Amino acid sequence: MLGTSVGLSLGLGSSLRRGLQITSVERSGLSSIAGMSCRRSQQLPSIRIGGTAARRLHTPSPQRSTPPHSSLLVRHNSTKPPPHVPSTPIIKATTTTPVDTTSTLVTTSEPSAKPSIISRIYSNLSLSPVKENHEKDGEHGSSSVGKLLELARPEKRHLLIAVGLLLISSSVSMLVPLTIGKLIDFFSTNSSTFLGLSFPVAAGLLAVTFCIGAAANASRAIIMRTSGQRIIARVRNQAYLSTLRQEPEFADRSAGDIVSRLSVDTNILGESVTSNLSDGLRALISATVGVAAMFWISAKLTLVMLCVVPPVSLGAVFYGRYLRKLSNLTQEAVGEMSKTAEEKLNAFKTVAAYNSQDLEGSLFSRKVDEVFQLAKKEAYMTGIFWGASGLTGNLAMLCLLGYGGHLVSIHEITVGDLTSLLMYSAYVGGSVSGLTGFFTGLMRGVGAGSRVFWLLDRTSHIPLDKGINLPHSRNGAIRFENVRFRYPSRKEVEVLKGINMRIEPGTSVALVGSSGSGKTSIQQLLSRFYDPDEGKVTFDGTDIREFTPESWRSRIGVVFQDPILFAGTVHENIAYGSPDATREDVEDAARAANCDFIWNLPQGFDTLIGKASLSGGQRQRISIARALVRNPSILLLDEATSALDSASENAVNAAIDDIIRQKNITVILAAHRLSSIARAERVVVLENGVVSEEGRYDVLSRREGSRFRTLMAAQLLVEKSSKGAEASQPEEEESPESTEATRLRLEAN
Ligand SMILES: Nc1ncnc2c1ncn2[C@@H]1O[C@H](COP(=O)(O)OP(=O)(O)OP(=O)(O)O)[C@@H](O)[C@H]1O
Repeated sequence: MLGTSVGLSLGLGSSLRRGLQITSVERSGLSSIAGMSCRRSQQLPSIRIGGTAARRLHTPSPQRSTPPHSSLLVRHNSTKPPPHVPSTPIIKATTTTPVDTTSTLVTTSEPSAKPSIISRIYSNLSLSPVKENHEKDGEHGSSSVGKLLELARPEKRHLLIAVGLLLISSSVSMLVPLTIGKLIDFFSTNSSTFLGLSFPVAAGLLAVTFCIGAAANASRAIIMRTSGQRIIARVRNQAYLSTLRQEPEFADRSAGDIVSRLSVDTNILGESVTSNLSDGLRALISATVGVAAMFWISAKLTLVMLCVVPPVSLGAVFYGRYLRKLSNLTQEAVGEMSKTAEEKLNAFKTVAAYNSQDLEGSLFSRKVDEVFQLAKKEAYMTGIFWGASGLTGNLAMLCLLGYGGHLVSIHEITVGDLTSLLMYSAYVGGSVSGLTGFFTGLMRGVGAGSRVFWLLDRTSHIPLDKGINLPHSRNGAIRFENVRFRYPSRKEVEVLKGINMRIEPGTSVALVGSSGSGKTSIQQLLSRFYDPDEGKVTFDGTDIREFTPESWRSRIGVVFQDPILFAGTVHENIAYGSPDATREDVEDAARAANCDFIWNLPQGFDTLIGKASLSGGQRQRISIARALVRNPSILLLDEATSALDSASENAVNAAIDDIIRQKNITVILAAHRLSSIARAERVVVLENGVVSEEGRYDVLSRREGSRFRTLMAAQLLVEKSSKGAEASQPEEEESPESTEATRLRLEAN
């Protein structure tokens, strides 16, 4: 399904066809992943639902007890009819959750019981972390060579065996020229012995030796290739993990480029440290043994041959350097190309609706052309280099034949010796070009490696495991103290210019303001997707930067304006980020979020859903259930009802009402709609990056000349006109037609 899930693997040649595919569903949901602190799970299929339900004790709230019928509504068979009381409040007080005795205040200076993923990455890869912030690739080529070789270290045992096998197969190969020379002399001189043995015995021994050589060669190739693939797999996994641990802004900015690094560059890197290394070693052994054998046969002729080696080697050095530069540029261009395609394929419907296929085709074609131009340069350089080195080799061979023929005519060497010499020189020539290939391959690997290592080594601006763990039992007020903030990608605009506010635990606040006033930005700071430039956000008196983002985010439920659902079942989507949630927990959360429609789905909670297989209202409520199932202390709702029709809006609002009424969760909602704003106990009006007004809804809306009144008057007009348009539309929610529409959508998905 192109429009909904695009696995990108763009680039050049077979390496790209073998490229890693990451679905756009996963990538586009990176903020969701960060919000759910779910990096370790990475993908839904790997999420395990199980564990003890006891950990999330849903003890009735002291403020409000669960209605007597609610326990009867817990359905283990999700295909049964829905409960009759959709808005039954079941969210339990966080204060009743027992203290997690394992959650103690642990500073990072103390040894952590659980090694961080990054430290495991490094120990696994035998790589030590390098300096932060290498924003430019290719600037640390020399350190990359070392790392490139270090990459092969975990495969040391396999590689040593492969080198042993390589020695055997190369020795056997190097026997061939000598044997052929001796054979020629044997037949031309009518000698009775061959290599000091009778001919049949010698031939038999040679045949066995060649068989051993062939077996060694085959085994070497297999070992090298599998080791290479293991290295590629390891690097890909670690680079992806490292990406998931970055701040969301990083992935938002460079998703296409990251995919290219994970697919193309890792492939080049793996090839470079295994196949390339093995070919290089073989070339080195062949060249050394070949030259030694040539000296043994005729030192004079060998010296003639060796005159060719220095110019070719010099050319190879320059060519290799140029190739590394070119390789970096090519990979960057491939990254740009992937980024362009990814963005447009993820917005496929927009492209189709605006008939922009031709425009997008030409934009992509421009990017493809940039890659092609670089590839063309590489092709020219490679052609010229190989042509020149081939010509040099052939001319050297001609000299060898001329001078060698002369030595045969004066009986200084035999015809067999000349044949052996010619063959050895061909071997040595091949080995020298093999060494050149090794060098250029290594340079290409260094180029690709620097891009992959950059990803591996990049330290997140908001490291997930830095800080103290926030115990689940701790609760308190949220305070913004003179918070100033600019987005890193747009430093010139100060979005928040000194926000001050206090939100008591268990209360609800509506953030109100015109579009672009900073409502979402405040929520992003609360989620720690960004940190303030000045001032601080505190929770229970502690700057939230002091908590590990993981433990802090585990206390927050986030509902985004455009909720992302992942490919998987309804249960998996609700339990996303809460791997210990039982079916009962999930059903309770679904009930609290007014998700009655789930019980009408073909397989209930086990129905497979995707990014677009449910209506906006249904997706939004699943998203609320996802936030609730983790039993949050703080619920962030970012315009949760802005894109919904009035029926869906009512259903979502009813769910929000229940949550607010229970006073267990601090609710912070960014809202435009009056119906949503009126639900909150307190309204905070944002204007020009500061809080201009705050107070209760009824007080602010009655106050003559208040900014809130002006804002709301404008909003009322918008809502009236949209209601007028909506009145002509049939209601979708929970009607039999709506259920049918959902069923059809699911089938189409
Ligand atoms: N990722 C970003 N990078 C750069 N600037 C951003 C980014 N996100 C938002 N902005 C800018 O920050 C300002 C505040 O945006 P924000 O999304 O917080 O406003 P909002 O009040 O939530 O708006 P709306 O009601 O339209 O959702 C806007 O000027 C916006 O252009």
